[in-house]
Amino acid sequence: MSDSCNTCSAAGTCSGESCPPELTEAQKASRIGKVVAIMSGKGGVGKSSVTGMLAVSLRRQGYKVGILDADITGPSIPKIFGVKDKANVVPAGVIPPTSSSGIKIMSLNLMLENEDDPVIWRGPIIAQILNQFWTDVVWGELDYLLLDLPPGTGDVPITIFQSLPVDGLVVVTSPQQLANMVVRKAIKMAKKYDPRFYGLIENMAYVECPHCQERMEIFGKPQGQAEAARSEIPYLGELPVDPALATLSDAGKIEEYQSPAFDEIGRRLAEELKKNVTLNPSKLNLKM
Ligand SMILES: Nc1ncnc2c1ncn2[C@@H]1O[C@H](COP(=O)(O)OP(=O)(O)OP(=O)(O)O)[C@@H](O)[C@H]1O
Repeated sequence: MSDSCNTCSAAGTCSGESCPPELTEAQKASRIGKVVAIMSGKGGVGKSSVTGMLAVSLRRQGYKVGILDADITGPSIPKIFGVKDKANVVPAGVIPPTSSSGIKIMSLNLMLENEDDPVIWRGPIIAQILNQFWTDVVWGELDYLLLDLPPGTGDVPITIFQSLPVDGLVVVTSPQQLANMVVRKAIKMAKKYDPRFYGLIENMAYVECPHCQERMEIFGKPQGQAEAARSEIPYLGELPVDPALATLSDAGKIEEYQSPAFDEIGRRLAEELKKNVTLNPSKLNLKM
């Protein structure tokens, strides 16, 4: 029995085993609507860029948004948002810095002395850090917290599916056959944890000629829509290879990127996020 059992209304009738863990100060100060993990099967398909753009799009639609950079060993979220302020540690927990449009960002890079210091930790330590990002970060009030997962089906995605209250997933893929084959593995792995899939996005689906606007499918025919149908996931849309996105991301100005294709994807995602508002009681510790 913990001390909190003395004041619990169920005291005397429960075994004490089913008690949810006591809330930390940071959790008491945080109210998060939905937690959305962004995953890909393969590295380099543009998952972090898409995570950043989804956050930007939801913010432009008026939602309060945060991003947790769960790609602990290869973090890129602070860089593409140009966030250089360190996370602030206060007695209640860690205060995440805010981007220029008001997106709260937490990444291990914001706690390292130098942003290019490598993280040379094994899986269990990384899992512990991720749990602390959940329990010790003062997120405040958010409609959506996006988790930028590392690629693949390794330790970190498994830890997150098992220990964080993820409401659903967005899958990012690209047209290469291999990427699709690998993303199918990731989808099958994620399905074991019975999440909701908010949608699939196909990045780098084509290049548009800047002179004649001809569409060139340089990585082969896009397969995202067919893959989404096969995996029974809502199809959110496709994005071109756009040098402006890469240039603005490198300059830390992803919030300045404008793309009608992305606006449409962001609008569809917001529609999917609004569906299915039933709360899972096991996740109530941080819910509105
Ligand atoms: N649609 C796009 N058009 C042009 N460049 C893009 C596009 N999407 C991503 N990129 C660029 O491709 C590179 C890889 O993107 P990103 O870091 O988002 O991939 P990732 O899948 O998150 O990689 P990782 O394997 O590290 O998780 C970056 O330089 C990014 O700016």
